[in-house]
Amino acid sequence: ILGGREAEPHLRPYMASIQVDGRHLCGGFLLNEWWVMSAAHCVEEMSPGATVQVLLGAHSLSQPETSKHLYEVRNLFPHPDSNHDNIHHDILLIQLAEKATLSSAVQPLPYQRGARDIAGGTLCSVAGWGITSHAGRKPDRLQQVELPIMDRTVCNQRIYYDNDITDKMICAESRKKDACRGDSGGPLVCNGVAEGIVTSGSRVCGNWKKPGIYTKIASYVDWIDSVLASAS
Ligand SMILES: CC(C)CC(=O)Nc1cccc(-c2cccc(CN)c2)c1
Repeated sequence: ILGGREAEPHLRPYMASIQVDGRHLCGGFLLNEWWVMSAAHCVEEMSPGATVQVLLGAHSLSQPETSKHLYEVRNLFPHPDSNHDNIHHDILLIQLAEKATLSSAVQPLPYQRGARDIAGGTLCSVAGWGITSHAGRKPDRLQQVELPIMDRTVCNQRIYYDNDITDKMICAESRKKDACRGDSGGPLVCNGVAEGIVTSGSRVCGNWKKPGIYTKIASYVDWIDSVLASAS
């Protein structure tokens, strides 16, 4: 997170750290006791033998906290149309190997099911353990930042993304305040509801000419319901 600040500990009890071989790689968020949502790109680049785990209830990645619990993963469901070469359908469902124990520090976050676009200018927030400087400084404790939504028509202008933003994506302003490497997969939260998922998009951070791109969760409700219903 660039331009943000340390979050209030455990005030975002839905936040997950997606870890590969014991190292934070991406953000994510708890949907219910069995499922976590993140971005497909986060697990694409994984070597086959790598171990994916999900850390819940954390504020600090390194310090012991009674609320922290590292969960094994039963299965990964990247969207079937997601791929390494573009940011379309950048959504991932993670099935935990055991039921998450809920607490004041571990709680699910509702996600938007209605298709209507969120209004430009709406102030939303993003949190994560992604880098906090262009030098690549990695925070130990959860960071957060507030970002205004950018209307898709504006975001598709030539000076920004020149019609690359589909109706399955949401844009948010990125002037100084932005998500960055390691924040992918975290939720864009507006009025207490997850509207989007952080994608790496242009892989640029904090540049106003490259607004943040977020997967529009409401566009994938049917797929989400089918995966959650199908899996054991
Ligand atoms: C998908 C991961 C395994 C690799 C990765 O995340 N790379 C990477 C590199 C530079 C910027 C970003 C990035 C993330 C989130 C938002 C944005 C855009 N503000 C950029 C992301």
